[in-house]
Parts: sequence; structure tokens; C-alpha cells
Amino acid sequence: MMLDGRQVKVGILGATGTVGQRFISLLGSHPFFVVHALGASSRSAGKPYKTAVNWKLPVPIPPAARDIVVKECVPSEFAECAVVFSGLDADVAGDIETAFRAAELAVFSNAKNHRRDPDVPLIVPLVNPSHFAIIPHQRLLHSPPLHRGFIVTNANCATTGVVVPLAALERAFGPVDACFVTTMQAISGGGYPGVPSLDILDNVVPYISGEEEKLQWEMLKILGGLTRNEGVEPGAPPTPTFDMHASAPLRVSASCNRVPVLDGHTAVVSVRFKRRPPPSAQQCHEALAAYTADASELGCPSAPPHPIIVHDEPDRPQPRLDRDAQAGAGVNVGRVRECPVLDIKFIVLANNVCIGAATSSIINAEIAIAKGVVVV
Ligand SMILES: NC(=O)C1=CN([C@@H]2O[C@H](COP(=O)(O)OP(=O)(O)OC[C@H]3O[C@@H](n4cnc5c(N)ncnc54)[C@H](OP(=O)(O)O)[C@@H]3O)[C@@H](O)[C@H]2O)C=CC1
Ligand SMILES: N[C@@H](CC(=O)OP(=O)(O)O)C(=O)O
Repeated sequence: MMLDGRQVKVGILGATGTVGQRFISLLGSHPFFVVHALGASSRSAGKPYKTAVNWKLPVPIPPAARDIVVKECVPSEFAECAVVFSGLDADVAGDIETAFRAAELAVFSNAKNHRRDPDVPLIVPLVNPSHFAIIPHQRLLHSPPLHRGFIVTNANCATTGVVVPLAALERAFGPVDACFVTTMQAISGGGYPGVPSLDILDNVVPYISGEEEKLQWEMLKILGGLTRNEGVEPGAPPTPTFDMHASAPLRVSASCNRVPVLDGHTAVVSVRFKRRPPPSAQQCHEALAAYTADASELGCPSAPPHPIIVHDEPDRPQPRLDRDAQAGAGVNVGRVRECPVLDIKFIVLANNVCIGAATSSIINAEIAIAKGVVVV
């Protein structure tokens, strides 16, 4: 056990939302995180959680959270929390998370606002926990420098599913230099109440605002390295920067669609490798199935035993059948086969509200504790 029975107090911002409810549910049975403070808008503040929330999960609200009084999202209400998870609406997440960091709180965010900050890591826990190495630099940029505060973001839910198999393939066979992605994204990705039923039933909506640009950009930050440039002034400390996959340029073209599925984003992916000749479909299948993640090796309790489950049946993975495998913490891949245009193509399914959102933040916080980035 990572903490030898000790508990860690955590807070949740946006606790009443779609992602917030997943945090509450997952943390209700966590071995060492204990929910201590909940925050949401002024519409919810002052009410017990069970009254403030429009609970939508098919399991009861965990008893420990039911009677916690929801607070405004101000740092003083969360001062005792060693970890703060954010499932805030992107309209407000940016400034609130900045204020929490400045108050020396460790923020693990699902929102898009800080993902592009040059000093903030964008961490998919099954792929790039090495990017935690930028946190000391992020703290130094503040005046006066921070001791405990920082922001870590996790990725867009569709990005998350795709980068896990790409990381496995790059680890085994070197850089991927071109990638086509077409997604079929669940309704829950848009938060509650999401697309009106009359727009999504019996239909496919071939547009999700801003989504394609996020996939195309986020994949480069996640799959790229962290380089250490020498300081400009003599004797100045090196400045870490994200290389955006610059050592081997990766071109990504994404097409995103909303489909009438409740949870679980599916993507069809085709890739071209830099290496010639490319690996065979069988070699790719084996590399995907053999992929391991540092999170498991660090003993993170929420990490899935298998980061990637590779399906052999020709009609899998499917959202209804496969999204809850390993509590939604891993990624499902199927139909690994040769592509007559690029090299290899396959299907990915990832649970957008679990590994695509709350579960990623929770594993990131577990990794931060294991690496000593959060001291408890
Ligand atoms: N749904 C998904 O699959 C994914 C979502 N995300 C991101 O996670 C975040 C949350 O998404 P989701 O749960 O779907 O969104 P919801 O709309 O379901 O929930 C939003 C939350 O933000 C709170 N909030 C809204 N306005 C304010 C305010 N002014 N001050 C404080 N709190 C406020 C709401 O509180 P109240 O109930 O009081 O209004 C609610 O708790 C978003 O940034 C989203 O982009 C990331 C990956 C996947
Ligand atoms: N836009 C995603 C969910 C989401 O909120 O993404 P992001 O965190 O990148 O804004 C979807 O609709 O499925």
C-alpha cells in the first residue's frame, strides 16, 4: 500500500457536474483519498451535496459525501486539502484554478484552460507521467516561488483514448509521422444535459466545437518530450520546454462526430510509421497488448492492470460491452490490421468520463504522491 494506511484529504471543484459526480463516486471507495471539501457555483453553495446535485449515476451517492455542504470555489475553503481535483466548467476553470495554485494548492484539472500553458504539463497517466518533471520550473516562475502549489491538466477525453495506443506503438517501433483519427463521441462528453434528444436520437452530428483542433494539438504535447534548454544568462538554471514531437514531426488529421451513445468515445485510427519497412499488423497487435504504464509500476491503486486490452473478435470493442472493463480505467483496442493507404489501422474505445476525465486526474494525483511532487 502506497501510504501505509495514512489518508489524504482532497477537494473537488465542480463537484455537482458530470465529471464531478464521477470523482465523488470513484473517491467513495479510494484506499487513501478522502473527500474533505466540495465546490461548485453559487447556485449550489450552502446546500448539502445530496440536495445541490442532480445525481445521474446508477449507484447511490457515497455516504461520506452526501451531507458535505458545498462551498464557493475559493481557496480558503480548501486550505486543508493536499490535492484539489477540478471538474469545473471551462468558462470559469481558468481563473479559479490559477487562484488555487497561487494559494499553494495542488490542482489536477480536467478543463481545457491551462492545457496549452508552456509551464503546465498535459498528462495522460498511462502515457507521459515523466512530464511531472516540469513542476519545479512551474513553481519557480511565480513570485515569490511556490513551494506546494501547481496545476497539472489531463487531456481532452477523445485525445486520451487515441494517445495510449500511439504511445505503445511509438515505444515499440519509433515515431509515427502521420495519423488520421475519426471519432464517434458519447453524449456525456458535452456535460449535462448535453445535446437535445431531438438532435441526437436517430442521428449523427458531424461537428463538436473546437474538438478537432484539441486532438491535433494535444497529441503533440503529450507524445513529445520534455527538453532542457540551457539558461539564457550564464549560470542560469536550464529551462524545460515541451518539444511538441519536434524531433520527428507528427501530422494529425482529426474528424469528430457526436453519436447517440451515453458513455464511451470510439475512434478509428490509421497511422504511418517513420520507419521503413513498417511493422506488421501482428507485431503491432503484440506491442499494444504488451504495453505497460509507469502508473502500475509505481503502485497507483487506480491504474488499470492492463493499460490496453486488445480484442480479437472482429466486432469489438463496443461502448456498451467494453467501456466499463477495468472500471473504465484502461483503453480498448480492436481490429488491428494493415491499412492500404497508411500502414496500420485500428479501433479505440475509451470511457470518456473515467480514463477520459476523473480517473485520469485521480491516477495523476496518485503518481504525484508516488514521485514526491505532492508531499503528504
Ligand atoms: N464530460 C466529459 O466527458 C469531459 C469533460 N471534461 C471537462 O471537465 C469539465 C467539467 O465537465 P462536465 O462535468 O461535463 O461539466 P458540467 O456542466 O456537467 O459541470 C460543470 C461544473 O462546474 C460548476 N460551475 C459552473 N459554473 C460555475 C461557477 N461560476 N463557479 C463555480 N463552479 C461553477 C457546476 O456547478 P453547478 O452545478 O453549481 O452549476 C458544475 O459542478 C469541463 O471543463 C469539461 O470540458 C474533460 C474531459 C471529459
Ligand atoms: N469536448 C469533449 C469533452 C470535453 O469537455 O472536452 P475538453 O475537456 O477538451 O473541453 C466532448 O464533447 O466529448
